[in-house]
Amino acid sequence: MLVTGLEILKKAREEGYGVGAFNVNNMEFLQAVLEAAEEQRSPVILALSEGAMKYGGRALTLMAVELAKEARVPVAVHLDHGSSYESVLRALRAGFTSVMIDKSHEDFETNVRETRRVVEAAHAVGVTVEAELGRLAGIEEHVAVDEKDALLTNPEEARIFMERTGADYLAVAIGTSHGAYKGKGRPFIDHARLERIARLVPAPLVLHGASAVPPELVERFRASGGEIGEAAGIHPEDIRKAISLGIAKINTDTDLRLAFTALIREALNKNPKEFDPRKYLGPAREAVKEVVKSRMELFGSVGRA
Ligand SMILES: O=C(COP(=O)(O)O)NO
Ligand SMILES: [Ca+2]
Ligand code: NA
Ligand SMILES: [Zn+2]
Repeated sequence: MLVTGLEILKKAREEGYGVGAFNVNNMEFLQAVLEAAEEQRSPVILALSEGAMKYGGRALTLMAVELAKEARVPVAVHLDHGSSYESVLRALRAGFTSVMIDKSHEDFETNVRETRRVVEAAHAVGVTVEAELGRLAGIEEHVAVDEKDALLTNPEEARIFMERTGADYLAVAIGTSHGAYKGKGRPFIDHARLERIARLVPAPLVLHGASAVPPELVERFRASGGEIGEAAGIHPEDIRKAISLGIAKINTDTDLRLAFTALIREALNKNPKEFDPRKYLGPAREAVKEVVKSRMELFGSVGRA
């Protein structure tokens, strides 16, 4: 069933598990994520970025909202990294039940003002809001505290930010970053900082840049002919610990992309004569579904629907 993001995330934070927000750009990703959620009896968040909405248009947004309504588990349809008030309005008009306004690159007062404006519009139509404070950046552990404070989320600021904006959940910067190159080896995650934020912010917390970029998947991508450098993702233990400290929404995009692309390359390499898209998009869809199912096991959302 189609529900708001807060409905899913409030329960997750209270009961100490995480829910995946999986970025989808096409039919196969949508089907993979929803089938995984139903098989795992897990709530799930379908995340569409502005780029996804541009790429997929009404075909994608209609599919996402209608399939969410028909799903046998709770599903929220979420605008990922909304960059403007107008973009949020387009998502609201498309029937989304969760929207992110990402003004974390602006100064504090601008972020508060713009987020507040989106909260008013979204709440007026029963949709819940994700905001962001802090700059996603891989941070070496030994980086000076004031430099970390300039980039990562400041706990006291977070409390004031949530009180002044009325946002429903908060994306925090604690050392993760988007994409396949999150740091050298095991990225440093500032759990102490997360603990302080969680004590001051009772709302569900969101972790961006949370893909694992697992070595076996990177290897498979390379072996199929893909080119990728020194890739590194977030260690499963750091995900589990972050969830135990208050992270309720975990954004995963890169892992799905790597799996989908590796399987397509493999299928095309294996049978150069093949030109039926279903023969290479189908196995790729299955691979994405398996990644999503294993992420749900790591997050603890299996059986929570
Ligand atoms: O934060 C993400 C995805 O992060 P990854 O690149 O780690 O999958 N989407 O908003
Ligand atoms: Ca941001
Ligand atoms: Na988001
Ligand atoms: Zn993100």
